[in-house]
Amino acid sequence: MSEARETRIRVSEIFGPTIQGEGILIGLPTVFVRTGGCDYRCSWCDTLHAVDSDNRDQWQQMSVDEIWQKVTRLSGGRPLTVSLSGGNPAIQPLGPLIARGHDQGYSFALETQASIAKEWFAELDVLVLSPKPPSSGMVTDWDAFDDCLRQAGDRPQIALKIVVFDDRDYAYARDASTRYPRLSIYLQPGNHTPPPPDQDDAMIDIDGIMDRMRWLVDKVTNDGWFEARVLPQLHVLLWGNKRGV
Ligand SMILES: C[S@@+](CC[C@H](N)C(=O)[O-])C[C@H]1O[C@@H](n2cnc3c(N)ncnc32)[C@H](O)[C@@H]1O
Ligand SMILES: Nc1nc2[nH]cc(C(=O)O)c2c(=O)[nH]1
Ligand code: SF4
Ligand SMILES: [Mg+2]
Repeated sequence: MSEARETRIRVSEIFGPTIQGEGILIGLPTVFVRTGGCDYRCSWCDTLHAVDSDNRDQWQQMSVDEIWQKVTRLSGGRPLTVSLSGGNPAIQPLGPLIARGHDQGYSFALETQASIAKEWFAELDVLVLSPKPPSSGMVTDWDAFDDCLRQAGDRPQIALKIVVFDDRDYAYARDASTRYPRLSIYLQPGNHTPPPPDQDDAMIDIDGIMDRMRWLVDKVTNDGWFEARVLPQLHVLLWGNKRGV
């Protein structure tokens, strides 16, 4: 049996097309393939339904064919960008899925915290590395981050995206950017009212997020950090904590 036929990928949800709400591809029509399971437990994770194994019963082991059928149905067979997110999608064997999509003219972006590197990163079109700042409660393994860069090599466009809640997070983002001056950097104000895993209509404090956004803009401009881009989560502004958009 070919690699693609044997492969099973743990999927939490597939949805779209919507617009990419974050970072380097913001505004671009995108279909999302969200995998299930994560090696991190960020204190403020907004996607717990794809992280906590309590939600395992809602995840599905899917073949490349099954995933690809759904992606092509959602996109009407017209090539677009597929965003691979999670959870940590780097846990899953996504190489054969990327190969299938490339054959048909689709592009692939991956969102990961850069804790696990895979050789198929080299096949991506865009790699978004989102190491976690102190407020997350996680500790960054910079060796693992370097492995991700090594595995990616020259093909993918690579960007840093760092969530910022407070001054410590901001200092972390500045350090990361100093460490990797060649990576474009996107700062994203944290959503301090992320939804519980089973409640995507949970209340959201957009005013509070916008206060943090203005604070971040002031920080960047006052510091003369003119390479940083500050962007909100556009889908959160449009649809709050709603899932599948
Ligand atoms: C849900 S994660 C999934 C991919 C991968 N596990 C990661 O963290 O990069 C996708 C993006 O959402 C961001 N994110 C998660 N919770 C957030 C929150 N409460 N506010 C703002 N961004 C958040 C993450 O930092 C990451 O950049
Ligand atoms: N529209 C939209 N944009 C996104 N960018 C990153 C997302 C994610 O949860 O990984 C996401 C998402 O869930 N929806
Ligand atoms: S790494 Fe990403 S998916 Fe995993 S807990 Fe943190 S924000 Fe959530
Ligand atoms: Mg999200």
